[in-house]
Amino acid sequence: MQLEMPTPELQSAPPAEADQSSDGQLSVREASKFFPSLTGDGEVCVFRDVSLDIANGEFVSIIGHSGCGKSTLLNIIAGFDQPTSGEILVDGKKVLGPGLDRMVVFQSFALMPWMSAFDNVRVAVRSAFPSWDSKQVAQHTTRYLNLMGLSDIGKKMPAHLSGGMRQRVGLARAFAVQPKALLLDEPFAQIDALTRGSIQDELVRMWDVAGATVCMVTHDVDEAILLSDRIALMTNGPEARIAEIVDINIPRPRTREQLIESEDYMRLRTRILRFLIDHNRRPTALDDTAHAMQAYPHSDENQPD
Ligand SMILES: Nc1ncnc2c1ncn2[C@@H]1O[C@H](COP(=O)(O)OP(=O)(O)OP(=O)(O)O)[C@@H](O)[C@H]1O
Repeated sequence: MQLEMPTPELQSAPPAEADQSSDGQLSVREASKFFPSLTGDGEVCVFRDVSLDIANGEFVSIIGHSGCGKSTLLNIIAGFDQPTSGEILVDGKKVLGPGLDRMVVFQSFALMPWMSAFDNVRVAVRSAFPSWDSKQVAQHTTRYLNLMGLSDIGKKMPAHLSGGMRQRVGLARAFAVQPKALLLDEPFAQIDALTRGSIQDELVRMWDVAGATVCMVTHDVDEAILLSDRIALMTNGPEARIAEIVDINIPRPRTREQLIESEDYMRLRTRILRFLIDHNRRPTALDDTAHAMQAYPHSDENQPD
């Protein structure tokens, strides 16, 4: 979904080419992940032979039931963890660890609480562009805070910001580094529904300017359809896999108002919800128990003993 009109901040922004990421082809090649089993005997395969290619500038979401390994996969793409087998490539180069070419935005915001909003972004910009002087760093930081509608709150500490504002700072920080790939782990899960809509709009506007490849994990089917070019559907773990990749061929810019009138939207929504219902099941020893019971409150009704 995109805004029909550019904001004043965008109109006064420097030329877009200054912001374009050079490349950003992301490839997950036959990745499998095993963890030690909770019972201590052997290992459990969370997902097996997952392959996913995301083109430069593409927005791909991953949807699947709780515990299928979405965050684990995102962490592996980020380089925080390693696959047990298989590999991750960015522009054909194997990922060996975290890097500023892949910025992660977490649902828990992950801001440094002792720094102002401005400094949270500035520190990241300074790391990404070490040859810039402090004036350039400050200008770039201000520009990205403005793009997220944060021109007035730079001096505030994270504790004094709402969840929505904190996540705006998180997104400004991630985009300001101009990563090749932006990895979003349920970025709107802790934000109320009304605020979520406006931050999604800002995310799309920023994505238009920055041109980064995006991989987002979400549980929200509507959000995924609104934002994505394609949606990867994961089966349940253990041994989860990507069962289908759904093309979202709804023209951009998209608005929520248009989507709810669109037959394509209803068809895609039904298809994805049908997949999730068909793959619902009772929690297994793989799941974090409390989280799983929340996600599958009626699992006894859905599965035979
Ligand atoms: N470091 C770890 N050691 C052992 N098991 C782990 C570890 N990290 C994750 N797991 C397990 O791997 C499985 C997948 O977890 P993951 O968080 O990736 O799932 P998810 O699909 O993102 O779930 P959710 O949607 O609830 O966030 C879970 O059963 C989890 O308990």
